[in-house]
Amino acid sequence: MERMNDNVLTLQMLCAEQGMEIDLPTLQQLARYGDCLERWNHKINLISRKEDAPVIIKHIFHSLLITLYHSFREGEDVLDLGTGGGLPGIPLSLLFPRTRFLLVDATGKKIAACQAMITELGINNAIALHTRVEELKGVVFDTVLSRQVAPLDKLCSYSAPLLKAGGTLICLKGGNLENEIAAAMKSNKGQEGFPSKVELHPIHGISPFFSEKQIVIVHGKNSSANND
Ligand SMILES: C[S@@+](CC[C@H](N)C(=O)[O-])C[C@H]1O[C@@H](n2cnc3c(N)ncnc32)[C@H](O)[C@@H]1O
Repeated sequence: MERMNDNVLTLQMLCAEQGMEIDLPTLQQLARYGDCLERWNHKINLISRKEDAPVIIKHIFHSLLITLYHSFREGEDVLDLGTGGGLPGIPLSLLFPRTRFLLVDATGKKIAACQAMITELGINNAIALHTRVEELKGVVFDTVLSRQVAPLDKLCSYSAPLLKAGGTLICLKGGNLENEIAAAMKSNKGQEGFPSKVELHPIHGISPFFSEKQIVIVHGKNSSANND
């Protein structure tokens, strides 16, 4: 219980520093998710087992940073591609209960754990589905999210047919992305102009645990971002 309260306070402080005001029940739910994730991680490999940083910061606060660059609307359809144990989809679904989240992963046991956590936390705006993203058909999304899944050119080719006109792909990535961005721009030229613009937002100044981490926002040719 004490650790849970510490996690709530840590998250509240870090979020407030970024101008993110989150109410207490939501902070408590986010901390509960952190507990679930650690519990499941003893059974199956969902997140790194290196104890180099608290889960509440390294995984949950990290996921929430997407909200600095994208506000999730009521009724928006969001795909979390390669969600693993629910990152970034579960933290964001807790913050935006009126946005719909589909969380997919190719690994059956991970997605089973993810759905078990969604059920345990009583989340009713997120569903976990066992599938490879390439096999998703007949659905489109306003936004595709991805954290630590694949090189950018792959993520762009997976997302292009799944995004509505004007939709965006938002990735949490690490390392030097120059070559990945060049490859994505080159290899996806034929795919109806996706990507046509890539924005990079470094987040290393926010926490020492995020060195080399960036938020990458990929727009297609119909995006309003192209009018800047
Ligand atoms: C390194 S894990 C990251 C999981 C999670 N996003 C996170 O941040 O903890 C990458 C995940 O992507 C999934 N994945 C990779 N390629 C995929 C694909 N084509 N379709 C669905 N899931 C995929 C893998 O099964 C794996 O669970």
